[in-house]
Amino acid sequence: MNNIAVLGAGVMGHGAAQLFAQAGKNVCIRARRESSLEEAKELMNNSLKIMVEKEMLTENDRNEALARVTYTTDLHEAIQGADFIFESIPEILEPKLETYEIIESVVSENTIIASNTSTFPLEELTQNANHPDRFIITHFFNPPQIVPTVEIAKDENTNEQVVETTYNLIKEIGKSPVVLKKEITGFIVNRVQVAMLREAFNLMEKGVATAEDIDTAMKGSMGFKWAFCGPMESQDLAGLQTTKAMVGNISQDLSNSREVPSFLEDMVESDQLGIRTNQGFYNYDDNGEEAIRSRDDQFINLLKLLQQKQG
Ligand SMILES: NC(=O)C1=CN([C@@H]2O[C@H](COP(=O)(O)OP(=O)(O)OC[C@H]3O[C@@H](n4cnc5c(N)ncnc54)[C@H](O)[C@@H]3O)[C@@H](O)[C@H]2O)C=CC1
Ligand SMILES: O=C(O)[C@@H](O)C(=O)[C@H](O)[C@@H](O)CO
Repeated sequence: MNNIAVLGAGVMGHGAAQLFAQAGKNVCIRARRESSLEEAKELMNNSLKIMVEKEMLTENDRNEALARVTYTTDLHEAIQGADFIFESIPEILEPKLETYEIIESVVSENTIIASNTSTFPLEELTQNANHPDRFIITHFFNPPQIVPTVEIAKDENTNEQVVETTYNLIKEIGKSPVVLKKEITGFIVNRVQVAMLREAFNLMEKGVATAEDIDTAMKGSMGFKWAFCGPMESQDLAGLQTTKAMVGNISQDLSNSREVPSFLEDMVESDQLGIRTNQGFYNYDDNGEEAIRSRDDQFINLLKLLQQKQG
């Protein structure tokens, strides 16, 4: 697994390309537009600079990682000779299926095709596949070059050798893989995240708290705790009799909405997309460049602490 193709150079694709390159892999990243590739190159360079500043990497590591990445707008060129194809294009099913169809017409049946999808189960992703057994889900978290967890989802068609090879590759690049026992839409983390977001959006709609209030409350509590003590371990430390009372006393009052809240629909419709458009739950004036720098600076400090704990 030395030759990695990364399809999509956006929020996740550029970070994944950087991560694989840092781990010594040859990476070819593809986007449809040169401008996307240029932006990805700058984002990778900025991220690697912070890692050098934080003494996670040497200047030589940074230069060698950048030298391992090639850029193309040609899909065939990107996947030619790839051992492992990491698909990270937008979370829309049709373009993913169209991309897989092209890939399968070019590569050998042994080439692993991994999707970074946030939600789609393999059953949907492989519905037109010639060789569904070589597809797998490797769900990284933003930013992938820093956040440790990678969820690996398979289904009954997935070749066990593909699972083992993928698991070993994810470990080799320094991540913490979690293989789901059963496949389910949204896997583990995004199901828990969406359940949390549903309630957070409910609190905003009820006027109980603003987005900033919620961020402050969560960062200083569960965000603080869960980096070192997960939600289940936290219950053991709290006392499960209290957990039982909390769940029993609150559950019936939680939102049971099955819809995207209208305010979120309106924000997306009016191009309030977050850092990409300088407006989301917060306002920006630099397309989030400072927010990303601050995030990476703090996340790398946390990563160092976690790595010290792991020894
Ligand atoms: N943004 C996030 O925080 C996370 C996203 N993901 C998943 O990763 C995947 C990519 O998400 P992002 O990086 O956020 O998307 P993005 O929109 O930032 O980047 C998508 C990239 O794909 C390219 N692209 C768009 N349409 C294409 C097509 N039809 N064919 C080929 N390339 C195309 C774009 O030019 C861009 O380079 C999605 O499946 C998403 O659910 C997973 C974890 C976190
Ligand atoms: O935070 C993340 O990286 C993950 O929860 C995701 O997969 C989501 O796409 C997220 O980025 C959007 O909430």
